[in-house]
Amino acid sequence: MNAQGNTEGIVIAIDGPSGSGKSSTSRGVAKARDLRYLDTGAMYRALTWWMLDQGVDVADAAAVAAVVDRPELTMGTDPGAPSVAVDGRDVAAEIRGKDVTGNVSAVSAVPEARERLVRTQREIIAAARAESEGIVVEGRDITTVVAPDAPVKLFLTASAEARASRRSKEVRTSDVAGTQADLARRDALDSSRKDSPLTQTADATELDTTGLDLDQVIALVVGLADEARAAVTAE
Ligand SMILES: Nc1ncnc2c1ncn2[C@@H]1O[C@H](COP(=O)(O)OP(=O)(O)O)[C@@H](O)[C@H]1O
Ligand SMILES: Nc1ccn([C@H]2C[C@H](O)[C@@H](COP(=O)(O)OP(=O)(O)O)O2)c(=O)n1
Repeated sequence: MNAQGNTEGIVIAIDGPSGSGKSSTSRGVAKARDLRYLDTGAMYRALTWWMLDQGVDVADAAAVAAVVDRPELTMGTDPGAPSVAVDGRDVAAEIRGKDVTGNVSAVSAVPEARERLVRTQREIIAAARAESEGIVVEGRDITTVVAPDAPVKLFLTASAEARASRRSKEVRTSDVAGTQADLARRDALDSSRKDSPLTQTADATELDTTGLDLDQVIALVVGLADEARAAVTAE
């Protein structure tokens, strides 16, 4: 039982394309409501980092599938200081590098890689629900595969221009057109893979963040979370 006396914490599931604001919104909501936070993209990135570090040919799906269970991933779910470690090594910086970003879509298209990570994600969610007020989970298949029964399901969007401009500021490049092309390439791969592609379903609330600043988006999602929690408590 958690501190509010609820037997299980809430799950807030957030999907959307690159740069739509999933990570920053999720962290802001989790901080505002004392929830845990899970960045599933960081898990696909960490697995990709390990494959590259081991010299696995990530273009060879069978080679990736054969070793998916080997690395141990440890995800820290504090929204103020999320962490990611592979076999005990902190890889938070390495997983944001160009090599990982360029290869993560290939690894995340391998069904065995997804099975392994979805299993780990569900374990983290179950532990968070048992021990805390709940968890905000973000990625590409959270509303559809990982936590389809979550009481709050959101699909974040923003125009391609807004997403490229935000990401360019984040990585401090003036090449907005190049960044937009990179995002478009990854979105196309993530949306077209056979297994669990990024999909917007009718039961997820779409939130277009193009004209909204981060605080406005966080406030909207906190409102939805509060409504859902009130409904759960009233049951
Ligand atoms: N509503 C918003 N308005 C302006 N900038 C935003 C907004 N949401 C996110 N950002 C910024 O855009 C960048 C990408 O956001 P991020 O949360 O990493 O997106 P995602 O996790 O979907 O890839 C970050 O620098 C973040 O601060
Ligand atoms: N649940 C998820 C989360 C991420 N992925 C894949 C698809 C993405 O291109 C990569 C990296 O995800 P991440 O959320 O870090 O991507 P961003 O660059 O922040 O948009 O992982 C996935 O297939 N399923």
